[in-house]
Amino acid sequence: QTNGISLRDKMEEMEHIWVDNAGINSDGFVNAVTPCSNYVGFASDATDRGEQSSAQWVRVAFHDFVTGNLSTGLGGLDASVGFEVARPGNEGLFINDTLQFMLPTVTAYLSMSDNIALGVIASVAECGGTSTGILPKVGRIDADGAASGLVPVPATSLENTLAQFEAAGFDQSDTIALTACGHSLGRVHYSNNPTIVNESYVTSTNLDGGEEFDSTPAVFDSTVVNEYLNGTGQRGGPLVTAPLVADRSDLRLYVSDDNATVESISEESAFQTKCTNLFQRMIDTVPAAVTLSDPITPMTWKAVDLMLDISTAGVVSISGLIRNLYTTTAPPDTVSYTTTSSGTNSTAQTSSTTSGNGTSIFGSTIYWPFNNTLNSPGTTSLNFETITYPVDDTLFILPSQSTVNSSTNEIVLRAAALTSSASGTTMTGVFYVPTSQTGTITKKITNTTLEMSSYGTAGNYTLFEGSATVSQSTSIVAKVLLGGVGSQTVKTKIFVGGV
Ligand code: HEM
Repeated sequence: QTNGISLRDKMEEMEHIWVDNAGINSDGFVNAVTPCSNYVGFASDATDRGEQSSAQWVRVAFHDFVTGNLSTGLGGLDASVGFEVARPGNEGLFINDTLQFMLPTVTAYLSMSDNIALGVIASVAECGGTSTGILPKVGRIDADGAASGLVPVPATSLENTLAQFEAAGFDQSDTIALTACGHSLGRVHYSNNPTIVNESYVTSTNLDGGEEFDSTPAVFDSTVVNEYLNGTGQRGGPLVTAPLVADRSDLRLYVSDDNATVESISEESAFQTKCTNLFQRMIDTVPAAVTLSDPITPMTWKAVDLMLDISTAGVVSISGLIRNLYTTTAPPDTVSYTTTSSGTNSTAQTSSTTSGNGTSIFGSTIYWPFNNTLNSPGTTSLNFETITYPVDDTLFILPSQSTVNSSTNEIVLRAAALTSSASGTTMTGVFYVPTSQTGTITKKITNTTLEMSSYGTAGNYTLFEGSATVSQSTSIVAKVLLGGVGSQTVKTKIFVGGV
């Protein structure tokens, strides 16, 4: 953990955004690029612009990553691209469309740069490429400002282009292949590159005048390479065929090793293997200070929205939802679970019947609510199927007694702590709030701390309350600290009135 949030919580959040594609408990992230030709941008006349979110997302990741410098350890995938919108090469809608769409999923758990990385993975999966070959990881840290490196533009010389990629860790052959992989999707737009694309591409349903790189701009495949090698279809696209020789950057790259690299990826499976590998490397190129998590894979069983509560008599209970991700095996009507207290498992408890379903690239999801009292203090885990979650019943937030006022943005936070550890210490609440910053659409997570004061007792516990007005009421994570020791974190979305 680098920001007081557990690594497991971050990884499970990434898993959730990646796996819960539609239906209950979905943030709709992956659906934005479903189908691959979809556009979720914010420009007026959006559907007629000739834009494609999947292509934008892949290009944003590239422009973010390529300013990285391995020798200084700075840059790479760090969302610095948000500060670089006005630079040559960054014309058009793609950066701000992408960052704006991803803002709701930027939290203390998941940085904008983690979102950008997932955007590449989701795009490839929805555009017909691998859904299991490029693995999500978390832990990227967003930059505070623009990077010093440059983005190659069509007029950049071959030498300078190769030097820029080299600084980011990609050699000549990697550079050629990565560019062909990227240019399998999307278009060059007249609005951004009027010397490259003919104005005749601008029509009422293609307002930005997009000319595709290949005949299948919404399929991630080797068509771009084959049309280039065979002189068919789009013949490699506008950066091969541009009227001005200086604008033919893809052609210069492809011939720089006598087409050896493009020929090596002309066969579809070779293209997919190579691009999968290079995209993984691209999104995992991060500042030296960042440690990425292990790869995240879809979880068959998990719990979400876990929360503890306490009655006036001091009885502690645990509730939440259990999720099963399944393909063919029909899920059971209920799920049984236990809690562990002082090393001993409780008798098996039974969840309620299912409360909802969802769909996923990886199958179907189904959720069961559960709610039961705990042996407390002393309960240390929740267990079901093959999975265990840590439980801390000595210090915990009370989401069902905490409130969010989404019109005033005031959040009232209530928490409980064992009286034996609470006396003589102070409790502090922390809200991790996405906050606007100058120079980029990306929000920065800032901590609002609040003093908590005790307002009563319940059994073995002392109850605390505090409140703060924050700059927005969504995408907030909360925790409490008692004498320097932190509670488990929760999303304020599960508070009363939370959104
Ligand atoms: C020498 C290197 C490169 C140059 C000079 C270059 C240049 C360009 C240009 C001029 C466009 C058209 C933008 C517009 O008019 O909207 C474009 C589009 C695109 N590029 Fe590149 N590119 C390079 C490498 C890459 C790489 C390595 C990737 C990804 C790994 C990539 C991904 C894309 C994508 C997906 C689009 C389509 C965007 C859309 O449809 O909105 N490019 N590129």
